Amino acid sequence: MNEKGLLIVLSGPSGVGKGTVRQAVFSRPDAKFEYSISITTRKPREGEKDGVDYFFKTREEFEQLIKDDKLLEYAEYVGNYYGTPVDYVQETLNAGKDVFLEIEVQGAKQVREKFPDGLFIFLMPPSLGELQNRIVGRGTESEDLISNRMEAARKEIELMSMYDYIVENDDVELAVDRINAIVLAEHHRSERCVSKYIKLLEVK
Ligand SMILES: Nc1nc2c(ncn2[C@@H]2O[C@H](COP(=O)(O)OP(=O)(O)O)[C@@H](O)[C@H]2O)c(=O)[nH]1
Ligand SMILES: Nc1ncnc2c1ncn2[C@@H]1O[C@H](COP(=O)(O)OP(=O)(O)O)[C@@H](O)[C@H]1O
Repeated sequence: MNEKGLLIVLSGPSGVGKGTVRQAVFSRPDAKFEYSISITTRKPREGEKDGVDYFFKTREEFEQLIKDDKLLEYAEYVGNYYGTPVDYVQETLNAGKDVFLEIEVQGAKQVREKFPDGLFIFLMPPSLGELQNRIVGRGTESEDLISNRMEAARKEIELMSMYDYIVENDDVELAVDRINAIVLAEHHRSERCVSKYIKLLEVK
């Protein structure tokens, strides 16, 4: 029988570097996870491709997916919907492959309820000052929005106690090393691994 894969959820406050770290995770030639491409109603940015970066949908299409129970989780973020396709996640886990989600904190909370055995990793900035620098540096927010963002970030950071691991994103490549080490350790801790080695004792 095929063992199920592990559901890995990377989340954290807005601007901490989730997207950057996720891209770095998948740039490693030895990346072993399947990335779940999210569905969104936001407009594609320059260079983004439908079905590669996101599945781009209208609000009507997205709301139909909610009604049809096609989303594992969804959230509204800065005026747009974002959600995870449930069929892809289930099928890939059932095929024994690990699935990697990079989602904001409200969505991660919903996944925790449905997949309590998932591996939940919270990305932390080295400091709130550095988080602010990254939000400002990204250049997508105006002055007064930045203080709103920082207020929202504090609330998002309060949710970190529901995660299994906290990873500091001081340096992108170091954060990727930490995530890979956590996933490896989780696999070695699992029943699947123990039962494999127990079999060695059965050989006389
Ligand atoms: N809940 C949820 N959040 C998502 C999903 N996909 C992406 N996000 C989050 O949505 C936020 C906005 O993403 P995006 O529009 O690509 O802009 P970014 O801020 O440059 O990463 C980020 O925090 C992502 O982690 C999803 O399927 N579900
Ligand atoms: N380890 C890091 N050190 C310095 N800057 C970083 C680091 N990780 C990400 N950044 C920068 O911080 C900003 C926010 O990153 P992004 O990946 O968009 O965050 P999120 O997806 O969490 O909102 C970007 O400008 C990115 O280049």
